[in-house]
Amino acid sequence: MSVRVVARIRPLLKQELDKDTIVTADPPTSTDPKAKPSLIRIPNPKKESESFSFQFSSVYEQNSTQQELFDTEIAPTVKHLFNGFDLSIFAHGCTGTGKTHTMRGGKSLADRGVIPRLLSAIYRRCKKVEKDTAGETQVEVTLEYFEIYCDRVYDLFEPPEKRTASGLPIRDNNGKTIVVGLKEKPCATLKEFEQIYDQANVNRSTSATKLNAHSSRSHAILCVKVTQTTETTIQVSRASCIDLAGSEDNRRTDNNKERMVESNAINSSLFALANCVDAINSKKSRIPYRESKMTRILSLGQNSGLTVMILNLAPTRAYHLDTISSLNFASRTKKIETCEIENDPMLRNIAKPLGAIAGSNITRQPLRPLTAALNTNKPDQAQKKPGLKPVKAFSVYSDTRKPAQRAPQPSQNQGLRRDVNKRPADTSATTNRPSKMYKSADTTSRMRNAGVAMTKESIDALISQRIEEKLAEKALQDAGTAAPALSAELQKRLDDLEHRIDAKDDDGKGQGLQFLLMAKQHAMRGEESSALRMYQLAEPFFPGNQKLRSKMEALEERIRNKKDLTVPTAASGLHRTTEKRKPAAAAYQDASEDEDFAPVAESEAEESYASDSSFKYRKPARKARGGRKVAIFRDSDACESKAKVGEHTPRTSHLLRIINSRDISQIKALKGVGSKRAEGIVNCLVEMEDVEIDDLATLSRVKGVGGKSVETMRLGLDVCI
Ligand SMILES: Nc1ncnc2c1ncn2[C@@H]1O[C@H](COP(=O)(O)OP(=O)(O)OP(=O)(O)O)[C@@H](O)[C@H]1O
Repeated sequence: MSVRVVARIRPLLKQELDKDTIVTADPPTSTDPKAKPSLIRIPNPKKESESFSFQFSSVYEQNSTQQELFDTEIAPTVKHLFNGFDLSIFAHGCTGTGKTHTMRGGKSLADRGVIPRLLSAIYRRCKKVEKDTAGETQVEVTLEYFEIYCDRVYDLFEPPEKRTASGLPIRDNNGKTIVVGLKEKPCATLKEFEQIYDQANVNRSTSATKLNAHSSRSHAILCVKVTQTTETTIQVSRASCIDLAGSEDNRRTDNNKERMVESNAINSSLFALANCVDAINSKKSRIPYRESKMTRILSLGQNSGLTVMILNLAPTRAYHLDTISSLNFASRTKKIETCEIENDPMLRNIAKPLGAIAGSNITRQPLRPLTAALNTNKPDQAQKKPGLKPVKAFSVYSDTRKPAQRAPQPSQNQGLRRDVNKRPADTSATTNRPSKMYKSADTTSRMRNAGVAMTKESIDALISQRIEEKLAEKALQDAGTAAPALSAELQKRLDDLEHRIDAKDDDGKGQGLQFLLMAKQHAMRGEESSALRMYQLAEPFFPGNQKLRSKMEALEERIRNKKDLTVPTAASGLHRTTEKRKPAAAAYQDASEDEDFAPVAESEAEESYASDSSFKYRKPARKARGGRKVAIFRDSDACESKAKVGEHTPRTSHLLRIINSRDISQIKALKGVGSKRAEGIVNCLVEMEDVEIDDLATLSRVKGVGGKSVETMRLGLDVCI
């Protein structure tokens, strides 16, 4: 089975005319009075006498009520949420079609949308669970609410004044995307929810457009975390409610410049979403969800649980082409297959007999059958063969608390949520895995991965690493609450480093840089102890890095000095090494780096914030292929002596200049280099970061380039250059 897609046609608005209605639902074929239509018809815009039809799980017509939609589509999922399954509910459609009305709704009881009704159902069920278990199971509900506006993530629980220009960072954590720094609000009653939710919605970006007086300019994502705690277990599941911004045909909107910028961001993120859906449907190995923050956060291709998409449609001709495009998108989405995995309960006792986990008494948990069957599907067996990824759908991940990398999850469990551990309920794998007797959320997943081979030491190491990560995270969060504004220059540098981290996340090497980023953020806020802690966490990633060491020493000394209260804050000599090498940077290093947020001159940029780029990962040096000699080059002698670009022949210099430009269009124009190869070369150069290719020998060792091709490239260049 696939994602459940239902369509909802909104009623005509005051200014719309009856005769303009072109979207209709065919009556249901079943004689059951409760049966819903499932076929939508819309005329072919090119030939009115023809019509297109689109089949969905259900179609809600103009007169359908909020209650009807909720009772039929969402209410049945609530029990699955309490059984440990995650739930994602999307509203999709072009602007002004009723997404916000469907998700949020109006103030009156009858008008309440999916979200307040869902929360109401959740609280009712909480009471029932607590009553049925005679208080043995306690249920806690917490909320996270954020928006993605112009490709930036903002916490809706924070007032707009507290936003930073670049928004909250997002991180890839072992294949899933998390938002760092989100507030998680406990919310015990429906009344409390209404207050919090209404307040947060004031913070959402909305504006009047020609097509909608209250148009949402952002994608809003509400995550409801339900935690059920018994004396021995904790089970966490999440409901994610997503009110996407609507696509806009800017020929009709008359948007001003500001609205156009928003509109472009909305349209391009929705385009990215459509591309992801296409890629999933055509079973491509690469799903382009990195094309926008929205698709990254929705983590296409990583879902497990139940997914319901509500396609909102306007009935009138004014939306004709937009409606057809929405219908096409929804039809493709409904083909996405999801696998249904419930979140395992976690057992509460964690610390005691760790040895038992690693010991010989590890037993496999009995497999439990899948229970929910509303709209999800297990991938077929072929998809579980090694090398073939299961087809997956949507999910939302947002987490303030677990940015750290985890060991990879096996097979289906890849990309599972951060705070719960899921297991492939129907897997037939026979490997032992630790009993769930003693575990916490993360340590357990690592232990599982390590299987029986883990020793007590390695488990202890994992736990202490996890504690450190937690401390790091906590420190980051604490810092975030009282963060003073950063200068644009510094913010830009932070962003740059974030991008570098993102780029490195893919190969799992971004963690060290993440710690450096956090350290810098702390340092810039004057939180020296936290900064030091972050540097200490970063240190193992940059073994023997002198610069890092001296930064840490300087910080240690500052902290000591502050404690002693004997030495003035701008203690001289803290950065003696730096002073010697780069006197211009000294003032910033000493007095400003951690205390002030003054912009730093261009020449100093490297030394201050961006100086972290000097910390290079120790990659194994690329080996020359088979010790190949480069005698083939005319200026090989110069190569051997590492001559700089300017010291080569003009032809060689020109070639090296082109290569070092990292410009694909220039590189692919070289003789013997096609687009693919050029891309490969540039990728390799990007991996090498700032390293310049300054001789032909080095160039010949670049991936995808050999001695012969270097010569071909070189000779292919115009000699009169
Ligand atoms: N089912 C419905 N019943 C009554 N009114 C509706 C319904 N659906 C939408 N509307 C009305 O249509 C208008 C547009 O709806 P809404 O703001 O929810 O659209 P939207 O899809 O969220 O738009 P955008 O993407 O621009 O935010 C609102 O005035 C809303 O009250």
